[in-house]
Amino acid sequence: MKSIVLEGKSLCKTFTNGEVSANVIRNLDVEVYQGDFTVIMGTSGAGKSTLLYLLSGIDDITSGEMYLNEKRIDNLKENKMIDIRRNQIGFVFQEPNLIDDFSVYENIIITGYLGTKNRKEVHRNTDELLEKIDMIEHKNKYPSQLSGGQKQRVAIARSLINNPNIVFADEPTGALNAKQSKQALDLLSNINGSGQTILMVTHDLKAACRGNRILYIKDGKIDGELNLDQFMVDSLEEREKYIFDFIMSKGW
Ligand SMILES: Nc1ncnc2c1ncn2[C@@H]1O[C@H](COP(=O)(O)OP(=O)(O)OP(=O)(O)O)[C@@H](O)[C@H]1O
Repeated sequence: MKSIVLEGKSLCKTFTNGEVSANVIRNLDVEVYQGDFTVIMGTSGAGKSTLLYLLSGIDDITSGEMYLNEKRIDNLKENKMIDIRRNQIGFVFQEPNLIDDFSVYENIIITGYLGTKNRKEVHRNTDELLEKIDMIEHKNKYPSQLSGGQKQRVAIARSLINNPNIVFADEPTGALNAKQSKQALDLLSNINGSGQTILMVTHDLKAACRGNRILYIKDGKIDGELNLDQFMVDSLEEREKYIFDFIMSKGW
């Protein structure tokens, strides 16, 4: 049986602007399993990104409880949360958000320095990651000299530099063309294949079929899930068909 790496209980998130409040996440219960590639789908505005920000500790819950490796984390002091964000989780956004004045190598290494590992280890990890993302020969280039796909691969490497247990990705292929998307998704599949847990929000079926578990969010709640492991299908086309049928049945 898979262990639960991250759990949210009765999660709520309310945004308040002046006198207007919006309950975006409503009493949501969720479990994320170690080693899974979990995908969050749902209609626009359903609360997918908000949920990802809550589960990754980027944003605070309004109420509920959150557990990382069975330890409660929603009531931790900010310095402890910073430590978790730096060392136990990685985050990939739709836009790579690289620092323009830093080279590829420096963009990755700077995040490593923010973690707690020693510098030698950070340098070794950076070299390994550059190999993995096939960017060794571009390591001294600046973001303006890279394609969109290369930038996103650097952003994925940056999210991995501190060896996080969970990688969160919010529409990581949203700004990429088909070829670049495939490269970024191959990289995420590869990371997951080496045991890292991934939680990704996407609208894209081709991205979704890299996951083994699909959660469908509707009106701030989980409205259903699809476990692809049960079908034992390997081809991405077949997986895509199962996901398509599932999300259509949910009213996508
Ligand atoms: N900081 C904020 N302040 C106020 N409302 C917000 C804020 N962030 C998100 N919302 C609202 O919360 C709702 C859910 O937003 P969220 O970005 O989580 O949706 P989503 O499912 O990811 O949508 P999309 O697929 O379009 O990206 C939306 O109605 C959005 O306007």
